Amino acid sequence: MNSQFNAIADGLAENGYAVIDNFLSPDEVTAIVTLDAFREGMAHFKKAGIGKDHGLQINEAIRGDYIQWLDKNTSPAPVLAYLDKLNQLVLFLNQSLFLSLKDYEVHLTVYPAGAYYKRHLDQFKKNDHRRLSVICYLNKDWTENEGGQLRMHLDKETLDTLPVAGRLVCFRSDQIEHEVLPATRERLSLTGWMLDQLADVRI
Ligand SMILES: O=C(O)CCC(=O)C(=O)O
Ligand SMILES: [Fe+2]
Repeated sequence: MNSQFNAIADGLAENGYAVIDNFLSPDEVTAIVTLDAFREGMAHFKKAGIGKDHGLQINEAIRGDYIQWLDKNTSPAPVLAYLDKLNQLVLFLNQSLFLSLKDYEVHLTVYPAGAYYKRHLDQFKKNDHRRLSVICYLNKDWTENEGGQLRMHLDKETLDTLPVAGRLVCFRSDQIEHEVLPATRERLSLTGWMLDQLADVRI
């Protein structure tokens, strides 16, 4: 694990982003995607439609994903294991890159087939405390012709990354514009941010 953390720190320092495979093992991914809470939650999101009360935010013109914020106290064990790993990564990055990250926040994300998220920067407001974006994908047997790439717009090129199970992408929220291309199948992920202040309480 330490070599993965090192690779993330190196990538962030040198390029502003890092892509790491097997951040979660196949078993860890299976444990998360087969959780009742996850499967039921997804059905619930779709039925509930737009509504803040259910932790769901949709703006179809820009993004077509469905989200559920994760609670660090009450999430099921496989999710807590992932959150704990992120917490360790926060501590590691603070030490190795001299950052002062204070907290992190994560939501489960579902992009139904055909959904996308147009080009954007995650830190778009002045008072935004998102410093690093960190996304882990949960899609087994994903192939290139299924689409769903994360497209990062770098200085001189664009970089497409497939959302394959266990892969982690981490990048500077204030610097790297990115978008999610539409896919031909449902696309699952854990989307999070490392913050320079404590996270709001979200339901
Ligand atoms: O799922 C991804 O690859 C990126 C998601 C994203 O850009 C976001 O939620 O801000
Ligand atoms: Fe984003």
